[in-house]
Amino acid sequence: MKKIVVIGGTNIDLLAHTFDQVVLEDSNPGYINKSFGGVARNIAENLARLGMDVTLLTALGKDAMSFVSLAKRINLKLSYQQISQTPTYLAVHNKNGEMVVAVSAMEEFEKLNENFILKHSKLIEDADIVVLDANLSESALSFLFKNYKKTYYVDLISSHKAYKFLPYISKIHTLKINEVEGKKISNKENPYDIGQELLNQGLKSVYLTLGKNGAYNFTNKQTDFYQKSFESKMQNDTGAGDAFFAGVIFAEQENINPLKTGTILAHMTLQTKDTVNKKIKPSLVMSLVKEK
Ligand SMILES: Nc1ncnc2c1ncn2[C@@H]1O[C@H](COP(=O)(O)OP(=O)(O)O)[C@@H](O)[C@H]1O
Ligand SMILES: O=c1[nH]cc([C@@H]2O[C@H](COP(=O)(O)O)[C@@H](O)[C@H]2O)c(=O)[nH]1
Repeated sequence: MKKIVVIGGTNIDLLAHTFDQVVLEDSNPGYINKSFGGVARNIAENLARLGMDVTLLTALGKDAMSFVSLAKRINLKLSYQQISQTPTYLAVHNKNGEMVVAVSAMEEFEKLNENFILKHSKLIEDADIVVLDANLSESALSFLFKNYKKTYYVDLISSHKAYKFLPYISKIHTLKINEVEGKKISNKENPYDIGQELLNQGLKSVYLTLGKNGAYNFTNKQTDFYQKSFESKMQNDTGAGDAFFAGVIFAEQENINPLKTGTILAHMTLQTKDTVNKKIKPSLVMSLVKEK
C-alpha cells in the first residue's frame, strides 16, 4: 500500500447554524456544533477511515488531546508539534447549511515552519504521496519544494491562502481547488479555461469543485471529466471539499473512478453536523460507487 503523509493544520471547528434566514448585524437564534477540523487533518481522518496508510504531521494544543486518542482508534499515524492552543475556525451557516461567512484564527500555524519539516525529513523522504494544505508557513513550503522531490497533492484552502502555492505550481502533481480559488490562481473565469491554464503551468491533474454544480477533473489524457453532485438535504457544507479530495486519493489507489468517489465522500460529509462523517469506511464507499 502506498505511504501517504499529510502535512498541515488541525483546527477546532465551531460550526454555527441559524434556524432562519441570517439577519446581519444581529443575534440569530440557532445552534453551534464543535468538532475537529483543519484541512490537512480532515483529509487525513478521511483517508484513515478509508483504510489508507496515512501519517498526519500537524500542530496541536493541549485542548486537542482527545484527537490523539481518536487518531489511535482509526489507525491514523500522528506526529505533532505542541503549541499553546489549537487554532480555531468559526463558520456561520444559513438554515440550508450553506456557509455564509467564516473566520480563521490561525497564527499558531507559523510554527509549522522549516524546522518542523526538517525534524520529519525521514518520514517525508519515505512517502509515496505528500498532501499539503495552505496552513503551512511560507518558509515550510519553500523548504519542502526545494528539498524533497515528491508527488505533491495540494489543497489551497481559501482564495486568501492560495497565493502561498503560486511559486510552486509546476512542482505540484495534483491540485484540488474550488471555483473561487480556481479563478484567483488562474485569472480565468470558466472551468475549462481554469483547468487548461493550470495544466499549461505544469500540473498533472486538477480537480475543480463547484459546490452543488459538481466537479471537474482536468488532465492531459482523459475525456471523462465531469461529475454532477448528488442531491442531498445537507446539515452543513464544511468539510465537503476535504472529503472529496480524500475520496479522490483513495480512488486512485483502488483504481476506481476518482470524481465519482470524491463526490460520494463529499455527499456523505454534507449529511453530518461534524466536519468528517464517522460512518465512512471502505466497504460502504465501494458499494456506493457501484450503486450510483
Ligand atoms: N450544495 C451542495 N449540494 C450538493 N453537493 C454539494 C453541495 N456543496 C458541495 N457539494 C459537494 O461537495 C464537493 C465540494 O464542494 P465545494 O464547495 O466545491 O468545495 P470546498 O468545500 O472545497 O469549497 C462538490 O463537488 C459537491 O460534490
Ligand atoms: O484557513 C483555514 N480555513 C479553514 C480551514 C478548515 O477548512 C475546513 C473546511 O474545509 P472545506 O469545507 O473546504 O472542506 C474546516 O475544517 C476548517 O477548519 C483551515 O484548515 N484553514
